[in-house]
Amino acid sequence: MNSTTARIGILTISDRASRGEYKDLGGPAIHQELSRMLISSWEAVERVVSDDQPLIEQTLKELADKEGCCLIVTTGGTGPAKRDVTPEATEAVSEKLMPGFGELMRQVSLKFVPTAILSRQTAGIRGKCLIINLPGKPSAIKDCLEAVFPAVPYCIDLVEGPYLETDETVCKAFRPKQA
Ligand SMILES: Nc1ncnc2c1ncn2[C@@H]1O[C@H](COP(=O)(O)OP(=O)(O)OP(=O)(O)O)[C@@H](O)[C@H]1O
Ligand SMILES: Nc1nc2c(c(=O)[nH]1)N[C@H]1C(S)=C(S)[C@@H](COP(=O)(O)O)O[C@H]1N2
Repeated sequence: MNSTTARIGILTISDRASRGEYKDLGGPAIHQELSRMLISSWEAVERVVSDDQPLIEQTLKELADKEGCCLIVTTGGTGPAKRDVTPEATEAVSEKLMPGFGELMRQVSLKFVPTAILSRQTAGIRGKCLIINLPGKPSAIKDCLEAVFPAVPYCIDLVEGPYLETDETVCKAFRPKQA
């Protein structure tokens, strides 16, 4: 265990939010969920960008490599529309893909909306950073993060990131006994 303050990237990917046509509700919703779940020290590194693949890739690299984020949570751009390219950008910058995250989030989201299958959300590892995609609907953020977060601290341990601790009454992180 170490006492480093974990840096967590919160990346909103939305043409309209990035142009100021509507207020970004996704980034603040992710911030709120992480604040509810995490009790160890962390700070947010927040960005809002348009649905532009080179820009998304550049921002993911900057958050992981320069800002030293151990986790990046994105919202938006996971659907089938022409400009939805967040999964492609995530895959392009990741050294390993973590398809279980998307599978679980879609399964859980199906309890709320039949269109959950339209999200191609995925996850991947870049260096010591886990990248997780969430859909753009701000209401999807709690549903999806709550579902996968029990596995996030151990995943970050395995890639040699900081030791994240959760409030067990909100989210019980699972670490195998020998870990
Ligand atoms: N960051 C956000 N803040 C507030 N509402 C959002 C945000 N992102 C998406 N939404 C809402 O969820 C809906 C579906 O999100 P989606 O990512 O498909 O948007 P979109 O149609 O691709 O447009 P845009 O990229 O301009 O947000 C949007 O139409 C909007 O109402
Ligand atoms: N939990 C949850 N998942 C969801 C949704 C939602 O409202 N709640 N919306 C779906 C819809 S309508 C779409 S088109 C896809 C992709 O959304 P995105 O392009 O905004 O990422 O996410 C799906 N997953």
